[in-house]
Amino acid sequence: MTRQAPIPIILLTGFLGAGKTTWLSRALRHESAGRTAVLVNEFGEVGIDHLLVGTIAPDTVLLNSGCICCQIRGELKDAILDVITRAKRGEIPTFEKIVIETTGLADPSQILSTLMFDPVLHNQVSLQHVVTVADAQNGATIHSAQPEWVGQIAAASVLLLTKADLVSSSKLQALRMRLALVNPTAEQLVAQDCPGFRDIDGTGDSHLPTVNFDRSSQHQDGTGAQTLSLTLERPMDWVKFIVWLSALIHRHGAKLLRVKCLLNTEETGPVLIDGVGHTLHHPRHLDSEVASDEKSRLVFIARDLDMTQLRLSFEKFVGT
Ligand SMILES: Nc1nc2c(ncn2[C@@H]2O[C@H](COP(=O)(O)OP(=O)(O)OP(=O)(O)O)[C@@H](O)[C@H]2O)c(=O)[nH]1
Repeated sequence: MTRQAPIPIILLTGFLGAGKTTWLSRALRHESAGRTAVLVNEFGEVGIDHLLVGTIAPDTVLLNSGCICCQIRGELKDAILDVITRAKRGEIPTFEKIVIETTGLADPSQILSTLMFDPVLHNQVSLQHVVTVADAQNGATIHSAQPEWVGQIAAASVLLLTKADLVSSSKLQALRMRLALVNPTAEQLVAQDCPGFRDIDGTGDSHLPTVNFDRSSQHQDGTGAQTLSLTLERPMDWVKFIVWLSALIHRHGAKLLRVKCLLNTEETGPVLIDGVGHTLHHPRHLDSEVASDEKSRLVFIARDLDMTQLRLSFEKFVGT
């Protein structure tokens, strides 16, 4: 029997009322929607979003009240396995991807760790994108004051800016810059220009940093989130780096919101390291054409962590 390829998952997150359901409903109607299974997680006893989405995707599954990032992670796993099994049995139409819409208060890093490290799920699904919806009207003000916002922005491979129609271009630009400070690696797209999943897929290799980093820069966000970006001119020592990173995650994983590094190593060539919180994706070896120069680019996003100390420790252990 041939082994089936893992089903791609898109995790759709973003703060309360940012526009997740509105965009998802539109994307499901778009010609590029394909066959998509949708799992919706909402706070409160009465689910509403799944009804909105459910008119387009009739097999939408509403996860029980409670947040998938903390209370019902087991249920998320069961729901994913259940839709896969039902499709195999012919009880529901087959599908080619799964979208999980989180609550507006979810911590994506917890969900990612379930998706990636559960031994059963690991073989069945593969995370394709974390799409975080950022509200242009409230993002830089009300939402960014909430601790959940930073974790959601930091986890994104794609940032989808909603409500651009409600703000001036200067306000939109201010949000873009704010988002780039918190997560310089995510691609930013304006939701109204991105009607479907194809626009998300079309973000090229989402795993690659999309900005040019300064040689070394540190940014402090108003929420306490800080970003450290480093560029190293020469190939790095892979073993030293991995030992250092493992120690960092072990010691400070709870404060580390995001790690994204495109490393050029002497031993292995270009390698991508991508992590959210304690969850580190498997290192991915890249075609050397993807990273044609010898530079390594590293981005760390953290909260309540002394980034100067982090840089010093990196320099001391791994090298400058
Ligand atoms: N003008 C405008 N309104 C939008 C846009 N996106 C969403 N909205 C409105 O914002 C409100 C909240 O949108 P939802 O899609 O329900 O937001 P959500 O993130 O799913 O909300 P929760 O599930 O409660 O966290 C709705 O009234 C939408 O019509 C947009 O791009 N422009």
